[in-house]
Amino acid sequence: MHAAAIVAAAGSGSRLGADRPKALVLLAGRPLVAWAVEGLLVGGVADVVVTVPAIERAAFAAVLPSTVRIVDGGDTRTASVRAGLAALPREADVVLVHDAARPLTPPDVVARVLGALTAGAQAVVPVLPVVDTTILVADDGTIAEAVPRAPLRRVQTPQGFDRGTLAAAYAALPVGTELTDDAAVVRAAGVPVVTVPGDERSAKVTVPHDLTLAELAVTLDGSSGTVAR
Ligand SMILES: Nc1ccn([C@@H]2O[C@H](COP(=O)(O)OP(=O)(O)OP(=O)(O)O)[C@@H](O)[C@H]2O)c(=O)n1
Ligand SMILES: C[C@](O)(CO)[C@H](O)COP(=O)(O)O
Repeated sequence: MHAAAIVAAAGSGSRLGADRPKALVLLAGRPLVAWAVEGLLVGGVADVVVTVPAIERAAFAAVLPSTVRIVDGGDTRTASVRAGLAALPREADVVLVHDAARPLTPPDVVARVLGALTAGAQAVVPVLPVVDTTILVADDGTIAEAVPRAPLRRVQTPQGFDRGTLAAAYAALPVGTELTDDAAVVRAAGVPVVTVPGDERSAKVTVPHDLTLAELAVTLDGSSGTVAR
Protein backbone atom coordinates (compact mmCIF):
# COMPACT_ATOMS: atom_id res chain seq x y z
CA MET A 1 0.00 0.00 0.00
CA HIS A 2 1.37 3.44 -0.94
CA ALA A 3 -0.44 6.14 1.03
CA ALA A 4 -0.52 9.77 -0.04
CA ALA A 5 -2.37 12.61 1.66
CA ILE A 6 -4.10 15.78 0.58
CA VAL A 7 -4.06 18.48 3.24
CA ALA A 8 -6.76 21.07 2.66
CA ALA A 9 -5.19 24.37 3.72
CA ALA A 10 -6.68 26.94 1.35
CA GLY A 11 -9.35 28.33 3.67
CA SER A 12 -9.24 31.84 5.10
CA GLY A 13 -10.33 30.96 8.62
CA SER A 14 -13.03 33.63 8.84
CA ARG A 15 -14.38 32.23 12.12
CA LEU A 16 -10.92 32.30 13.68
CA GLY A 17 -10.44 35.89 12.57
CA ALA A 18 -6.63 35.86 12.52
CA ASP A 19 -4.38 38.22 10.57
CA ARG A 20 -3.37 35.49 8.11
CA PRO A 21 -4.86 32.35 6.52
CA LYS A 22 -5.79 29.90 9.29
CA ALA A 23 -3.32 27.22 8.19
CA LEU A 24 -0.45 29.70 8.76
CA VAL A 25 -1.59 30.66 12.26
CA LEU A 26 1.02 29.66 14.84
CA LEU A 27 0.49 26.96 17.47
CA ALA A 28 3.42 26.80 19.91
CA GLY A 29 5.44 28.74 17.34
CA ARG A 30 4.66 26.50 14.33
CA PRO A 31 1.97 26.98 11.69
CA LEU A 32 -1.07 24.72 11.98
CA VAL A 33 -0.34 23.26 8.54
CA ALA A 34 3.17 22.18 9.59
CA TRP A 35 1.73 20.31 12.59
CA ALA A 36 -0.91 18.63 10.43
CA VAL A 37 1.60 17.51 7.79
CA GLU A 38 4.01 16.18 10.38
CA GLY A 39 1.29 14.11 12.04
CA LEU A 40 0.50 12.43 8.72
CA LEU A 41 4.15 11.67 7.95
CA VAL A 42 4.71 10.21 11.41
CA GLY A 43 1.52 8.18 11.02
CA GLY A 44 2.79 6.40 7.91
CA VAL A 45 1.84 8.56 4.93
CA ALA A 46 4.54 8.59 2.23
CA ASP A 47 3.64 11.70 0.19
CA VAL A 48 1.76 14.88 1.01
CA VAL A 49 0.05 17.41 -1.26
CA VAL A 50 -1.05 20.67 0.40
CA THR A 51 -3.66 22.89 -1.24
CA VAL A 52 -3.09 26.56 -0.37
CA PRO A 53 -4.46 30.03 -1.17
CA ALA A 54 -2.83 30.91 -4.51
CA ILE A 55 -1.31 34.17 -3.30
CA GLU A 56 0.29 32.47 -0.29
CA ARG A 57 2.33 29.78 -2.04
CA ALA A 58 5.66 31.27 -0.95
CA ALA A 59 4.59 31.56 2.68
CA PHE A 60 3.54 27.90 2.73
CA ALA A 61 6.71 26.75 0.97
CA ALA A 62 8.75 28.49 3.65
CA VAL A 63 7.21 26.45 6.49
CA LEU A 64 6.74 23.00 4.91
CA PRO A 65 9.26 20.22 4.18
CA SER A 66 10.67 20.49 0.65
CA THR A 67 9.22 17.07 -0.19
CA VAL A 68 5.65 18.37 0.22
CA ARG A 69 3.90 19.32 -3.01
CA ILE A 70 2.09 22.67 -2.87
CA VAL A 71 -0.82 23.36 -5.21
CA ASP A 72 -3.38 26.15 -5.52
CA GLY A 73 -6.65 25.39 -3.75
CA GLY A 74 -10.12 26.59 -4.72
CA ASP A 75 -12.89 28.77 -3.34
CA THR A 76 -14.40 25.88 -1.37
CA ARG A 77 -13.04 22.85 0.46
CA THR A 78 -14.53 20.59 -2.21
CA ALA A 79 -12.70 22.53 -4.93
CA SER A 80 -9.47 22.46 -2.97
CA VAL A 81 -9.55 18.68 -2.51
CA ARG A 82 -10.37 18.29 -6.20
CA ALA A 83 -7.21 20.28 -7.00
CA GLY A 84 -5.18 18.15 -4.62
CA LEU A 85 -6.39 14.94 -6.25
CA ALA A 86 -4.98 16.07 -9.58
CA ALA A 87 -1.54 16.50 -8.01
CA LEU A 88 -1.15 13.11 -6.30
CA PRO A 89 1.90 11.03 -7.16
CA ARG A 90 1.22 8.25 -9.68
CA GLU A 91 2.20 5.44 -7.29
CA ALA A 92 -0.30 6.30 -4.54
CA ASP A 93 -3.07 3.72 -4.24
CA VAL A 94 -4.71 5.04 -1.09
CA VAL A 95 -5.42 8.67 -0.24
CA LEU A 96 -5.98 10.38 3.08
CA VAL A 97 -7.71 13.76 3.05
CA HIS A 98 -6.96 15.90 6.09
CA ASP A 99 -7.70 19.41 7.37
CA ALA A 100 -4.76 21.71 8.07
CA ALA A 101 -7.09 22.97 10.78
CA ARG A 102 -6.59 19.72 12.75
CA PRO A 103 -2.97 20.19 13.90
CA LEU A 104 -2.78 17.67 16.73
CA THR A 105 -4.18 14.50 15.16
CA PRO A 106 -2.36 11.64 16.90
CA PRO A 107 -0.51 9.19 14.61
CA ASP A 108 -2.72 6.45 16.10
CA VAL A 109 -5.72 7.91 14.30
CA VAL A 110 -3.83 7.93 11.01
CA ALA A 111 -2.83 4.32 11.64
CA ARG A 112 -6.44 3.29 12.32
CA VAL A 113 -7.62 4.84 9.07
CA LEU A 114 -4.79 3.20 7.11
CA GLY A 115 -5.50 -0.10 8.86
CA ALA A 116 -9.14 -0.10 7.77
CA LEU A 117 -8.05 0.59 4.18
CA THR A 118 -5.54 -2.26 4.36
CA ALA A 119 -8.37 -4.49 5.59
CA GLY A 120 -10.30 -3.70 2.42
CA ALA A 121 -12.48 -0.67 3.15
CA GLN A 122 -13.03 1.69 0.21
CA ALA A 123 -13.69 4.67 2.46
CA VAL A 124 -12.97 5.31 6.16
CA VAL A 125 -13.78 8.17 8.54
CA PRO A 126 -12.71 8.71 12.17
CA VAL A 127 -15.65 9.60 14.39
CA LEU A 128 -16.48 10.52 17.97
CA PRO A 129 -19.70 10.18 19.93
CA VAL A 130 -21.96 13.17 20.56
CA VAL A 131 -21.85 14.09 24.25
CA ASP A 132 -24.52 16.79 24.53
CA THR A 133 -28.28 16.57 24.35
CA THR A 134 -29.22 17.11 20.72
CA ILE A 135 -32.27 18.99 19.40
CA LEU A 136 -33.85 20.36 16.26
CA VAL A 137 -34.77 24.06 16.53
CA ALA A 138 -37.78 25.58 14.82
CA ASP A 139 -37.72 28.85 12.85
CA ASP A 140 -38.91 30.74 15.93
CA GLY A 141 -35.95 29.48 18.00
CA THR A 142 -37.91 27.05 20.14
CA ILE A 143 -37.18 23.34 20.33
CA ALA A 144 -39.02 21.46 17.59
CA GLU A 145 -37.96 18.04 18.76
CA ALA A 146 -35.23 16.15 20.54
CA VAL A 147 -32.93 13.99 18.42
CA PRO A 148 -31.73 10.69 19.87
CA ARG A 149 -27.97 11.09 20.10
CA ALA A 150 -26.93 7.46 20.51
CA PRO A 151 -26.47 6.83 16.76
CA LEU A 152 -24.99 10.30 16.07
CA ARG A 153 -21.28 10.80 15.51
CA ARG A 154 -18.98 13.79 14.99
CA VAL A 155 -16.87 13.29 11.88
CA GLN A 156 -13.16 14.10 11.85
CA THR A 157 -10.28 13.89 9.42
CA PRO A 158 -8.06 12.34 8.08
CA GLN A 159 -10.58 10.45 6.00
CA GLY A 160 -9.13 7.58 3.95
CA PHE A 161 -10.03 6.25 0.54
CA ASP A 162 -9.06 3.81 -2.10
CA ARG A 163 -7.64 6.23 -4.65
CA GLY A 164 -9.68 5.01 -7.61
CA THR A 165 -12.88 5.20 -5.55
CA LEU A 166 -12.23 8.79 -4.46
CA ALA A 167 -11.17 9.90 -7.93
CA ALA A 168 -14.25 8.36 -9.52
CA ALA A 169 -16.54 9.96 -6.94
CA TYR A 170 -15.05 13.42 -7.54
CA ALA A 171 -15.28 12.90 -11.30
CA ALA A 172 -18.98 12.07 -10.91
CA LEU A 173 -19.67 15.05 -8.62
CA PRO A 174 -20.88 18.01 -10.69
CA VAL A 175 -18.45 20.94 -10.45
CA GLY A 176 -20.13 23.47 -8.18
CA THR A 177 -21.67 20.90 -5.87
CA GLU A 178 -20.11 21.66 -2.49
CA LEU A 179 -20.07 19.07 0.30
CA THR A 180 -18.57 19.52 3.74
CA ASP A 181 -16.36 16.43 3.67
CA ASP A 182 -15.02 13.72 1.38
CA ALA A 183 -17.09 10.93 2.88
CA ALA A 184 -20.11 12.82 1.57
CA VAL A 185 -18.55 12.87 -1.90
CA VAL A 186 -18.08 9.10 -2.05
CA ARG A 187 -21.47 8.48 -0.42
CA ALA A 188 -23.03 10.53 -3.22
CA ALA A 189 -21.51 7.91 -5.53
CA GLY A 190 -23.01 5.06 -3.50
CA VAL A 191 -19.82 3.97 -1.75
CA PRO A 192 -20.16 2.55 1.81
CA VAL A 193 -18.10 4.41 4.40
CA VAL A 194 -16.57 2.59 7.38
CA THR A 195 -16.06 4.39 10.71
CA VAL A 196 -13.13 4.03 13.11
CA PRO A 197 -12.60 5.77 16.47
CA GLY A 198 -11.38 9.35 16.22
CA ASP A 199 -9.69 11.28 19.01
CA GLU A 200 -10.57 14.45 20.94
CA ARG A 201 -7.00 15.65 20.35
CA SER A 202 -7.79 15.73 16.65
CA ALA A 203 -10.20 18.63 17.22
CA LYS A 204 -10.57 21.23 14.48
CA VAL A 205 -9.36 24.76 15.15
CA THR A 206 -12.38 26.80 14.10
CA VAL A 207 -12.86 29.63 16.62
CA PRO A 208 -10.31 31.38 18.87
CA HIS A 209 -11.11 29.19 21.89
CA ASP A 210 -10.08 26.10 19.89
CA LEU A 211 -6.63 27.60 19.44
CA THR A 212 -6.41 28.30 23.17
CA LEU A 213 -7.23 24.66 23.87
CA ALA A 214 -4.67 23.45 21.33
CA GLU A 215 -1.97 25.64 22.92
CA LEU A 216 -2.86 24.17 26.30
CA ALA A 217 -2.74 20.64 24.92
CA VAL A 218 0.74 21.17 23.50
CA THR A 219 1.92 22.67 26.78
CA LEU A 220 0.49 19.81 28.86
CA ASP A 221 1.89 17.17 26.49
CA GLY A 222 5.33 18.74 26.84
CA SER A 223 5.66 18.88 23.06
CA SER A 224 8.28 21.17 21.62
CA GLY A 225 6.72 20.92 18.21
CA THR A 226 8.84 18.04 17.05
CA VAL A 227 6.27 15.31 17.43
CA ALA A 228 5.79 14.44 21.04
CA ARG A 229 2.32 13.10 20.36
N1 LIG B 1 -11.64 27.00 0.04
C1 LIG B 1 -11.23 26.21 1.03
C2 LIG B 1 -11.89 26.22 2.30
C3 LIG B 1 -11.39 25.43 3.32
N2 LIG B 1 -10.30 24.66 3.10
C4 LIG B 1 -9.71 23.89 4.19
O1 LIG B 1 -10.63 22.99 4.76
C5 LIG B 1 -10.31 22.77 6.12
C6 LIG B 1 -11.58 22.78 6.98
O2 LIG B 1 -12.25 23.99 6.78
P1 LIG B 1 -12.60 25.05 7.91
O3 LIG B 1 -12.07 24.68 9.21
O4 LIG B 1 -14.03 25.38 7.78
O5 LIG B 1 -11.68 26.28 7.43
P2 LIG B 1 -12.05 27.64 6.77
O6 LIG B 1 -12.96 27.45 5.60
O7 LIG B 1 -10.76 28.33 6.52
O8 LIG B 1 -12.82 28.34 7.98
P3 LIG B 1 -13.97 29.42 7.97
O9 LIG B 1 -15.22 28.70 7.50
O10 LIG B 1 -14.04 29.87 9.40
O11 LIG B 1 -13.56 30.53 7.03
C7 LIG B 1 -9.33 23.87 6.55
O12 LIG B 1 -8.07 23.27 6.83
C8 LIG B 1 -9.30 24.79 5.37
O13 LIG B 1 -8.04 25.40 5.11
C9 LIG B 1 -9.68 24.63 1.85
O14 LIG B 1 -8.70 23.93 1.66
N3 LIG B 1 -10.18 25.42 0.84
C1 LIG C 1 -14.16 17.95 6.92
C2 LIG C 1 -14.57 18.28 8.33
O1 LIG C 1 -13.43 18.50 9.13
C3 LIG C 1 -15.31 17.08 8.92
O2 LIG C 1 -15.72 17.35 10.21
C4 LIG C 1 -15.42 19.52 8.40
O3 LIG C 1 -16.65 19.29 7.79
C5 LIG C 1 -14.74 20.74 7.79
O4 LIG C 1 -15.20 21.93 8.34
P1 LIG C 1 -16.32 22.86 7.69
O5 LIG C 1 -16.65 23.86 8.72
O6 LIG C 1 -17.50 21.95 7.36
O7 LIG C 1 -15.67 23.42 6.47
